[in-house]
Amino acid sequence: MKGYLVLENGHRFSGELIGAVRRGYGEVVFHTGMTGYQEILTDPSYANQIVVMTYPLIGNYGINAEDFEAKKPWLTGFITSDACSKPSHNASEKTLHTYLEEQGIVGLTGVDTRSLVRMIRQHGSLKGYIVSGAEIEMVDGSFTFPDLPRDLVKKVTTPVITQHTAEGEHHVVLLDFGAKGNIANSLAAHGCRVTVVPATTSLEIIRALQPDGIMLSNGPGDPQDNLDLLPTIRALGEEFPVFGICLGHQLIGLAYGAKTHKMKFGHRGSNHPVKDLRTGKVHITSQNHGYTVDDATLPSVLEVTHVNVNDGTVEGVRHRTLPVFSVQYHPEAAPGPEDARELFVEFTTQMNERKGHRLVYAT
Ligand SMILES: NC(=O)CC[C@H](N)C(=O)O
Repeated sequence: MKGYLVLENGHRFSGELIGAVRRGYGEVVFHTGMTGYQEILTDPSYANQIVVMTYPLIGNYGINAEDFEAKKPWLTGFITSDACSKPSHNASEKTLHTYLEEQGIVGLTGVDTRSLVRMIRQHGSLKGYIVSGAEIEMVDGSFTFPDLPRDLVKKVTTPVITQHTAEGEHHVVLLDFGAKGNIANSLAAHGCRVTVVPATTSLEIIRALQPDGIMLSNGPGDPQDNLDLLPTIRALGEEFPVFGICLGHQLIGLAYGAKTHKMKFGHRGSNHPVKDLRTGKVHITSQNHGYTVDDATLPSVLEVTHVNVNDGTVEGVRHRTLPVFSVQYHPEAAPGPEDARELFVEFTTQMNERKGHRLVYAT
């Protein structure tokens, strides 16, 4: 069935509808990864966004049982140049088309994604609809582009406290702002027992869980929608090692007094170079964010540890006196390179040091 992407700047892109037959509305963003579409589809940070894949062939290895980052997708549309309907991979269980249909997500394929992405890069991010040709005729081509819903973290967070891993040397409480599954998996792989808690869990309840460290996850939307969470984050930093990823990083920035701002079109891809200022090493990183911590507003208690090699934006900070650190990119990969996995070791080292200090105090 013929379909369209209708953008708020008046432009339209045509294609073929795939997946669920419904209207999709969201912020149109692009991802430059050649692979990883299953992880992208299920990363809750894409809530309310229509994702355009710049790599032309998507769906060629199908959908498998392993690569989900969350139980369901939160994005509102998926756009490709060529969606492959005959996947070939021994782990493939279904096609991209079937998965989108089952999950109620509309897709549009056969789109001139190169020209669409050039437009987004020029204008900055744009709101848009994916609609069928018939619907365009019905509304006579007139669309309004209302503001997108805010406060998305509260929608995607877990409603209950759950134990992800039962065994482990360090107990990590993971504040779920829309966490990708591979954050908890990576912690478990580094010897951590992980308890996942709702975003708004109180300091008292977190304390009662007796964590050795706190993980602040990735998540959707504008970081400034979560100002109510900042007092808890600040208080946690006084008592535990804290590691923040993506939205978690932005909230650490806000908690200590920095500001965040929306970027023109963000960073979404699997090959973003990030320089560690302490070692001079450059890591190729996985990224998905539209906001950034504003360098010029960083308080003196936070030191910049990582910068983006392409545009100089802040990619990591560290508290000067507390074991609190965070990165804007995704060391848990999924999808993308695993260059930055050592950050999980840094976190477990901090938890070890804290235990060491406790022993000293106890004797
Ligand atoms: N992956 C994330 O955590 C994204 C953070 C935030 N929603 C942004 O777009 O910048």
